Amino acid sequence: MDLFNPQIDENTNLLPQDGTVNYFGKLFSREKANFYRDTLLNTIEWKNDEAIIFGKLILTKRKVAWYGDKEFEYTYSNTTKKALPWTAELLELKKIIEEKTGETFNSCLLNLYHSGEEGMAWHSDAEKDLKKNGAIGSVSFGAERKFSFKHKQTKETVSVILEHGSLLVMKDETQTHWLHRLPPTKTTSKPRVNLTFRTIVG
Ligand SMILES: O=C(O)CCC(=O)C(=O)O
Ligand SMILES: [Fe+2]
Repeated sequence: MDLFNPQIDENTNLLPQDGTVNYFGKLFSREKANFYRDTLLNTIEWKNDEAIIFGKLILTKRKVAWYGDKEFEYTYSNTTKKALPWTAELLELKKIIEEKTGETFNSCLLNLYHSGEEGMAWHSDAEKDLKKNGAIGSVSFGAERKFSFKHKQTKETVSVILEHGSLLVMKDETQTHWLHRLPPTKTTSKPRVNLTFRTIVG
């Protein structure tokens, strides 16, 4: 497995083929990143995520929230969610990420992992509500965690450490050819907040 070298260059594609992933590193000072982490922890309407698996309603330990330009409906894991209107900090972050990436976004899915015990299993973000091959801007605050990609055919893996206040962008054919996950870890008991800015169509 390749663990991405921390010589950060936002123009380097972390994937060897079939998609583009750029790691921009930390966008914010420690103080500013702490401010966003604490404000998001306190002001976002966090709820345990619902999934229907083999016909059974499951509540995840991880919490989620969904915000957007309008009351988009978004379906994944067999459940439909409705977007809430942007908070001041989310709009501020959206603008910063749009300027940094040259992309535009109309919604954001937020995840709160209370400790290293919580993670997210292998998946790709290619639901029908999402713009095909649209960019996804992933901003992280709080505990540093490893994030991994696995090619659907070759099974090749690539990993990167997502730092406090950092930005990662996934685009082009990444969701078609690669899975990604946030592995659980025993190395931290601190919370992490992740924001994925996306484009919903329809
Ligand atoms: O927490 C992360 O870094 C990734 C979250 C993710 O993959 C998702 O929300 O689809
Ligand atoms: Fe994802």
